[in-house]
Amino acid sequence: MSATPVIQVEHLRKAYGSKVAVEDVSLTVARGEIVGILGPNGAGKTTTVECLAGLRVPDSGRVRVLGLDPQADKARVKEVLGMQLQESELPAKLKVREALDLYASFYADPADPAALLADLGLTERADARFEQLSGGQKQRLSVALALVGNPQVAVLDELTTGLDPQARRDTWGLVERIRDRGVTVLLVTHFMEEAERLCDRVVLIDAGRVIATGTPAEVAERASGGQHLRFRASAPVPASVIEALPTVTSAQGPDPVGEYDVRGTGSVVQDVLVELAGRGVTADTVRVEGGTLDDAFVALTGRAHATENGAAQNGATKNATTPPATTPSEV
Ligand SMILES: Nc1ncnc2c1ncn2[C@@H]1O[C@H](COP(=O)(O)OP(=O)(O)OP(=O)(O)O)[C@@H](O)[C@H]1O
Repeated sequence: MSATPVIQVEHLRKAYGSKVAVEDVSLTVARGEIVGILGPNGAGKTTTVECLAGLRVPDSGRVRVLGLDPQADKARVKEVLGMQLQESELPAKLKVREALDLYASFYADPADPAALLADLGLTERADARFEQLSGGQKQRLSVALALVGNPQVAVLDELTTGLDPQARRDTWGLVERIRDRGVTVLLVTHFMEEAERLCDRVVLIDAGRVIATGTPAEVAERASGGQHLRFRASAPVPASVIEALPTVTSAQGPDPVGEYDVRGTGSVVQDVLVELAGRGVTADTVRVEGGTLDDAFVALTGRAHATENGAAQNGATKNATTPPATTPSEV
């Protein structure tokens, strides 16, 4: 990871009249990362990224993009930061190729529009007018326009809102390809699944404040109080032995069918299995459940979240836990 963050936000505050949109937001994004800003409607996500792009003037706090102040260095920030805005609309009759050529003309060293069209699967639609594009094609065009200046950092705001599940998955592949091109990505999203799938780290914002940061797995684990392990032991082991392990928070068992129920954090699964193995005991039918980012969102914000279909949902299904993340850097 590079020493100087690509994006730095320190104690950002921004109000619209008496409405405080961002109370106190701090975050960093390192080169090559995909970082997700998550939060309920009105949390202050868009305002935060608009301050980064120089579209809004912060009331207080410090915002830097590659060390540049978006207000003092507007032109240079425009060269290094590509912003895909929520619901970007273009003139209905403008053709895809014309839009890209127009945007390319704004930059000193633009990307090759034809290559970008090919990269985004839009070559066949190059002569289509904006009004003729599907929702997914419009989104891809908006991403192409954000990338045409060859930015070092791309800010993608609700990239997949309104897309059907297949188009959403296609778009995820696209975000990964953007990162593979060496572009650092800041992604604003409502979708937990999207963040879990794409983001190296997430920043959960609620009511203008950061309420949790970390890898998706870390945030999920912290909010849900850790992991839940169930197994049958090949021979009885006192629950107190398991409970004595530092990563175990509670252990119960064996029940009448020989099953144990253990809760813990971090490497709890491995620790329990190693302890059993050291006693010559095998754990059978091991099941591990971990909190998901969905759970974290509801637990931390007390609010429903958006599902893949765009509908609000209150409950949260426990899924099999993802492997521990390897980049536990904090913002
Ligand atoms: N131009 C504006 N004038 C007044 N209030 C605004 C303006 N823009 C945003 N707000 C308010 O500021 C708060 C934060 O808005 P913002 O768009 O930053 O949130 P968000 O997290 O991006 O929300 P969403 O997920 O709905 O896009 C909201 O209460 C919103 O109504």
